[in-house]
Amino acid sequence: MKTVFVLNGPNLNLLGTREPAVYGAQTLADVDLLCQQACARHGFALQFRQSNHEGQLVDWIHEAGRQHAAGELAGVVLNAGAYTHTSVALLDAIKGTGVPLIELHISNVHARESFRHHSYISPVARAVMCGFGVAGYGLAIDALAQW
Ligand SMILES: O=C1C[C@@](O)(C(=O)O)C[C@@H](O)[C@@H]1O
Repeated sequence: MKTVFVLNGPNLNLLGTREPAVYGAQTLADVDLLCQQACARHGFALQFRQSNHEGQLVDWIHEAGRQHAAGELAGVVLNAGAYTHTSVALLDAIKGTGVPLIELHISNVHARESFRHHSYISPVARAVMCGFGVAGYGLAIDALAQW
């Protein structure tokens, strides 16, 4: 059974109360459940995690990379939050491990402030999705099942 890593970056622990007009009313626990259901549809195991710390996200990408090397990884779905727009370290981790990765954003970042339009992740992501709300997580896992 292959594993999907769903990694969530800073402030995503506040989903449900954080800017609900932008991110919706569902909590991170709701997103975890949605991902469990999507993984169950495809026979994937799930590692669903959140951290406010950039280095922790780097360590988790390395962990996913070791699973990838062992042929045990279906892919990574990464919502790096604000680190998307700042983190060379995440870019290097994704590039260095070669993990197949979908960059995900709940909101349509391109319809928001210009500083959200640039992503350090996009050039090393296999695919990018934004603006589907939390439903995007399920859609991303469905896409991994076709890779
Ligand atoms: O924290 C977030 C969440 C986000 O990644 C999204 O899911 O829409 C978009 C980012 O610009 C923002 O910093």
